[in-house]
Amino acid sequence: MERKYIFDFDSTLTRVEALDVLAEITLKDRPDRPEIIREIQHITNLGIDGDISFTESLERRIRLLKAHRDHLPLLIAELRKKISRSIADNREFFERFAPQIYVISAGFREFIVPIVEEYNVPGERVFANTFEYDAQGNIVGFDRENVLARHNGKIECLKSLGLEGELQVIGDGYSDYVMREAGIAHKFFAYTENVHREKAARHADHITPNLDEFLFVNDLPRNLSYPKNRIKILLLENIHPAAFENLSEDGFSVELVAHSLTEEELIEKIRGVHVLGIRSKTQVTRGVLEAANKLMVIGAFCIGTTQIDLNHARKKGVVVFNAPYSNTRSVVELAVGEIIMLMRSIFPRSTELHTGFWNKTAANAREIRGKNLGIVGYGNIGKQLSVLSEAMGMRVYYYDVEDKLALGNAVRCNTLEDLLNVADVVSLHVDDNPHNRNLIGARELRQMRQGSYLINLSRGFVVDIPALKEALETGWLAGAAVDVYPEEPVSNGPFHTPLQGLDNLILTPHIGGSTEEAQRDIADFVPNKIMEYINSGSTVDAVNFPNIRLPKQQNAHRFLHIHDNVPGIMAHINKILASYDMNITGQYLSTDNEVGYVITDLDRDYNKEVTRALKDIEHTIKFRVLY
Ligand SMILES: NC(=O)C1=CN([C@@H]2O[C@H](COP(=O)(O)OP(=O)(O)OC[C@H]3O[C@@H](n4cnc5c(N)ncnc54)[C@H](O)[C@@H]3O)[C@@H](O)[C@H]2O)C=CC1
Ligand SMILES: O=C(O)CCC(=O)C(=O)O
Repeated sequence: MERKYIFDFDSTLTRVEALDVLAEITLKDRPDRPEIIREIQHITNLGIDGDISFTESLERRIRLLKAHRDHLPLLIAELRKKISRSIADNREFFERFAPQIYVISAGFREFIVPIVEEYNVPGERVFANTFEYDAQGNIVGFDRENVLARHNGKIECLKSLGLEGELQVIGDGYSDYVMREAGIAHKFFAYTENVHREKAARHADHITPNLDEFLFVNDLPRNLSYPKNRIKILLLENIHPAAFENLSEDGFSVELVAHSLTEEELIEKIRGVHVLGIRSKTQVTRGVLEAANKLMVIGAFCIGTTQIDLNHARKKGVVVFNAPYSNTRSVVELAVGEIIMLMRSIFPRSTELHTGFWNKTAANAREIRGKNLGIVGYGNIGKQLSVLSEAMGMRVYYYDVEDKLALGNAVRCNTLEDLLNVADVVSLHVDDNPHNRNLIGARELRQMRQGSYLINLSRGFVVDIPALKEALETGWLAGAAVDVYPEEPVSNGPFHTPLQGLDNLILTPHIGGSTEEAQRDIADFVPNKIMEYINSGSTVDAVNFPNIRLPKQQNAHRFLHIHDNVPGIMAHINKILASYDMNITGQYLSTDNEVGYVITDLDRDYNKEVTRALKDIEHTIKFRVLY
């Protein structure tokens, strides 16, 4: 016996309650509109949760609505724009299963039928109320004979249909659940994509955050092979809440942790996690990656990525993205501020005044104009700093291991020593490559001018801390600013560095990139990369993976295959696809020395065995059916 699917309309097929939208339209010019809409929503909820009789809820709302027949086309146009996202994405299900789909709603046929007909559900399988009008076309009531205008009317309605087979009800409210409770329907799926109603969820056989989940549990054809709500995302280190919003809005299950985790804690926590988001502190070691049985992607919500074992991640088929530009400007502005603060000895003056000592003096206070700034590492940050400091009158020198174009009047130095010899202020902006450990040690500090300043906003290990301490204590350096440390704590709290207490030394807790603007931008940038990878397979800008960008396909299936880059794999993949008679509509391959990544688009339904055969190919690292 065929299964039947009984859908609710408001807040299930659509993201909204239609009468609330009608109220927005009819009350457009009323000054008391917000209060009336609030009142209507309140009455709607009382009815949905079963706290007042449904008839009463309808009567009270229609009285407040003051709607006219002419408002209905406007309402239908609005509702068309407000179809639930996963419903719209799974149009194919409605097209193919139309004869088994019914809509039973306490809403009104006048607006439900035009909407669901577009999804192949004909008017005769829509059961809902109808409006009553006066001679001028004003909506003044509803057909009271209709069972759906009554409390628990859906039970009566479904009973009267005498449907055979397993009856599954999909809805967001109490009135949907009672069909199951009354024994008329076999299963109730609480649909929470638009609204999570406690009462409905409590009584559900299954809570379904979207239609993908419903189709997945019933093994029905669907837009996504694996529902997004089943994809677990773990965001550590106080990542901006907008990242949580972006990812949850796209349907993922996201957990936020305010601090970093130690390796042991992360090994414990990473099982079952599909996406990990970190900043600079969390070490994603080989051990963590080995424990990560589901991990597909890591988002570094920062620039640096050496905290991640990138190579091992690649070998495990785990794609890593970062945010290469989002906090660049923030670091540069802090560097500019620190150059000025150091050269004017502002921190010592401020500390003295805090302790009650007035010391108005020009000693050790200089303008930055005309002074030499030496930038080590002329990358994104180094170049921005070059432009801004030159605009403030500094003479810029830079040194980079790569051949970099000089911006403005900046002068390239051939060696680090040349730069250290000439600069009044040295600012470090090298990348987090481990080869940069102790790039600035005792010898390099000696190569700096006596009375010059050092700024380190790159990585803690780049500077030899005992050597820096000595250079400051002996007065060889006139001051320094340090934002990063060889060892940083996993969360806010006590911290010790040998540098504490030194004069004209600005210490900051790795906040170079910690501005509202930077964190907000990162919270958009990295989730977008993560979503593009999960939703379409795109690896553009991945830091450890062959890059492929390709558009999402309609009416196609997409297989992602990650494998060791050894000869013969592509031939093997295509032989298997041919043996299952599958038609390839597009295929995209990108490789590096070790890993190959191929995306294959196919234009027809596939035998599930093909996926097993592809997974079983020797040297397969990961295989995923996207849709
Ligand atoms: N304090 C903070 O909150 C932040 C710190 N950072 C740090 O700043 C670093 C730089 O960031 P970007 O400019 O975006 O990186 P980038 O990769 O654009 O530039 C780094 C430059 O350093 C050069 N370089 C590497 N080693 C060198 C060496 N030994 N000598 C001379 N040049 C060398 C590279 O060739 C490259 O041009 C990041 O890697 C990160 O470690 C970044 C953002 C925030
Ligand atoms: O703000 C952070 O968490 C890290 C900033 C940083 O060092 C980076 O972006 O590389």
